Amino acid sequence: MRYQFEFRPYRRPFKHPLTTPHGTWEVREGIIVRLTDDRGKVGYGEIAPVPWFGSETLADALSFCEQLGHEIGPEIIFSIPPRLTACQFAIESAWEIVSTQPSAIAVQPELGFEDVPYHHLTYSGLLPAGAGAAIARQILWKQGYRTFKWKIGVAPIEAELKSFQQLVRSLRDSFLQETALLRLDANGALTYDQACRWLETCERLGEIEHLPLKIEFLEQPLAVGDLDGMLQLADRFAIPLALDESVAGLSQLRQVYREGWRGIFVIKPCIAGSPSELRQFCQTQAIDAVFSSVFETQVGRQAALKIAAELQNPGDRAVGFGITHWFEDGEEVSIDRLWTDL
Ligand SMILES: O=C(O)CCC(=O)C1=CC=C[C@@H](O)[C@@H]1C(=O)O
Ligand SMILES: [Mg+2]
Repeated sequence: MRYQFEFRPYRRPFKHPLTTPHGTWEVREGIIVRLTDDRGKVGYGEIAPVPWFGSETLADALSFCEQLGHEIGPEIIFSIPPRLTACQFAIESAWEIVSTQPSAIAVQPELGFEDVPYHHLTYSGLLPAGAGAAIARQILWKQGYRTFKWKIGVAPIEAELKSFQQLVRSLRDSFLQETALLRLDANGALTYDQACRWLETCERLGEIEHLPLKIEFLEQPLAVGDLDGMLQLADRFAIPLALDESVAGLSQLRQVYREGWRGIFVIKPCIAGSPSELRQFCQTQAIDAVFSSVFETQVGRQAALKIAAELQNPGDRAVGFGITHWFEDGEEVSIDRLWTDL
């Protein structure tokens, strides 16, 4: 079977720039790809690189798309170089749609963010780094979020621990009837001692009466190269740890699993690589996985949530796809409209 291959780059500013230890991320750039078969059936995919997580760059992806030409077949789709993880995910996802779409001329279902057919998933909302977290948590709580992610390792630790105390006080004084789950994400920016300081602080929360807060996990406390340090932290503290940057691509995921990591794995499907290989790994190894966005558009989001819904582990952890940092132009358009507007 041969497919017409088309691709269109996009760039969309975030509503709220994302402050991380990697820097401030203001614009999401990516590529929407489209496969069309000889009966006119269509499948879209999204290349959403995050180079500082180890994926290819946008320029790499564009060069790859340009050299593919106007027609490709499965022999190309299933032999995309493993270093091009965002391209692998996007083009194979598009193939999954176009090759399995039931009707003759079918486009992807027009789904908005809230009505993706994976309503059983719960979502995590991203809090702004720093002191704004306590207020933002109240706003997101009203929107229905009960799981929150807060980036740390961005400001000096004393300032962040102070903001953390404000967040804890705000939760304590709210007399909430439900418990908030909080994920701390350091993006690898802490030293071993700073990670111990954060974990000791989190473990002391249990001593506060009636506190409706549970630290779900500390994400990527140390740099990617320090797996031994994170294995030591996992042995030493009860607060669960999650790896993100360390397991961003499928090859890293397999390697870190082989090296003994049995904590939480944050999986960003859009930059993990081949969706079929990702499914195969998660279904054979039964890992504790949290699925996470790379702030893609609804094209990549739908493909990623499809996998999250299939693989969501019994822990039913919220997926990191809260639409808190979405794009400037607010309302999402249909996928077909997104394509024609590019
Ligand atoms: O996982 C989530 O809750 C949202 C996505 C998210 O936090 C991230 C997406 C992409 C890059 C990073 O800045 C960040 C992360 O580190 O997980
Ligand atoms: Mg992370």
